[in-house]
Amino acid sequence: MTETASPVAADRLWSVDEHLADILGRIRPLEPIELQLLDAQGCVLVEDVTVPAALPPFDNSSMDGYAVRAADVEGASEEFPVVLRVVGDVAAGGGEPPAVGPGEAARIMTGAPLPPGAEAVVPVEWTDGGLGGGPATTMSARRPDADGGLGEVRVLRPAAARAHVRARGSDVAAGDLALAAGTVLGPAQLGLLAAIGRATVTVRPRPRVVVLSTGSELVPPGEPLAPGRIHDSNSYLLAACARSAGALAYRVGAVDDDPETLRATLEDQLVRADAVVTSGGVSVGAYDVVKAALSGLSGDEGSVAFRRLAMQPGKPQGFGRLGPDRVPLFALPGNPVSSYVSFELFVRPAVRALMGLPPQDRTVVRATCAEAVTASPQGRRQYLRGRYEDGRVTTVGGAGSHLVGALAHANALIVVPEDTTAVPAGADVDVVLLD
Ligand SMILES: Nc1nc2c(c(=O)[nH]1)N[C@H]1C(S)=C(S)[C@@H](COP(=O)(O)OP(=O)(O)OC[C@H]3O[C@@H](n4cnc5c(N)ncnc54)[C@H](O)[C@@H]3O)O[C@H]1N2
Ligand code: MOO
Repeated sequence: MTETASPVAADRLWSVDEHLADILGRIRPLEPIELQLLDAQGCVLVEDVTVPAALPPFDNSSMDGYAVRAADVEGASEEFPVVLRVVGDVAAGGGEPPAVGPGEAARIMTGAPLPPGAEAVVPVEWTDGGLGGGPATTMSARRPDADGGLGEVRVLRPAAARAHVRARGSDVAAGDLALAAGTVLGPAQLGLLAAIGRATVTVRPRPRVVVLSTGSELVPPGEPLAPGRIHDSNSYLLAACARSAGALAYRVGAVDDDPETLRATLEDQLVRADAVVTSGGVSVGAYDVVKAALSGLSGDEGSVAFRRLAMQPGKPQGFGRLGPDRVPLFALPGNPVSSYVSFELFVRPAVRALMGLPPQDRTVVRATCAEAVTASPQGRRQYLRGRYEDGRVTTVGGAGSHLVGALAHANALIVVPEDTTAVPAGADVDVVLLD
């Protein structure tokens, strides 16, 4: 399918769903790469990972206490404690553990291997801790007596064989499927990979998204405004959107309304981009720089289609692919709310598709609209900013696509369908829940 539509087709209104389908139809998931574990957080695993060796790798204690023979402590009670000779310490990660013979015990710490001869662990609280008094609360530091012995311990309760022992392989066994290809790697999955000894994994990476705003009126935040100038908010807004969608965002400062400068900037940026997002310059003004720079590309330059969508805000949009590698480019409208809503509807799903994730992740709920919505444009799907709580939604600010103040207080988008021009107070509406 060519992206250069016929004059008649180019002029028609595209529905939101058609535009999204066109985008997703041209997005291919990124090639998998091998990443260090923490760099793979949030990414989709592309390999089945099997367990190389059992976890735990050896029988070990689940308590700080004494490793004993079960028969020795069978009749132990506070009234009639069993006295055992302490033969040594077994610490997690320690060296050769002492063997435990009849009438003997070894002090053992949580996670330490069960020493030869021992069958169970008596928690320190079930003993006198070697101090000769009542039940101990902690393991005391090791104190050899005058002739170098480690003294005795009084056991106050019995422990059956295997009590407080975590068996080798009781977590995962060698050859088990640890994680299947397609798993999204969250903290618990990364923890498991580390536990089985994996330092790297093969995943689809986070896309690198270059965000670039256009407009000669734009001044970076932190700098004073001359007459007619405004601060560049979109590059921050969209870079933050890109991150929240899962991408690595590279924010490029605002580019002037000069097509040559924009083309040169894009060419420079393409080497580090898996996708490009621009804001502004896509409507019908005399200085609509993105349209001017990217309409009529050919061959290796790629191609970008500019179209009008049946939505509000976000009517003018461009989408295409740039350069020989066909890097997806989203040319979003410059009005801040328009660029935000456009990202949410079109770029967020595309970022997820690049990562190999299901494109849609937002929850859509039915909610009671607390007040009437009037004058929604006929034939255009309207996305009003709203505040959602407990099944009710109220509008925040009006429909104007310059209202960044209201946007910052919204947590939802209220969807007014194409054929609906008014919603009475108390009616149910679809609501897209945002971050
Ligand atoms: N005659 C017509 N005029 C307009 C139409 C139309 O159909 N016919 N469509 C309107 C709609 S809808 C939109 S949306 C905007 C889109 O315009 P552009 O994408 O060309 O955006 P700009 O003109 O560059 O800017 C629009 C507005 O947003 C401000 N802006 C732009 N970039 C930033 C930024 N990085 N940070 C903050 N604010 C930004 C800019 O100053 C303008 O106020 O066109 C309508 N016009
Ligand atoms: O469609 Mo524009 O994006 O309404 O302001």
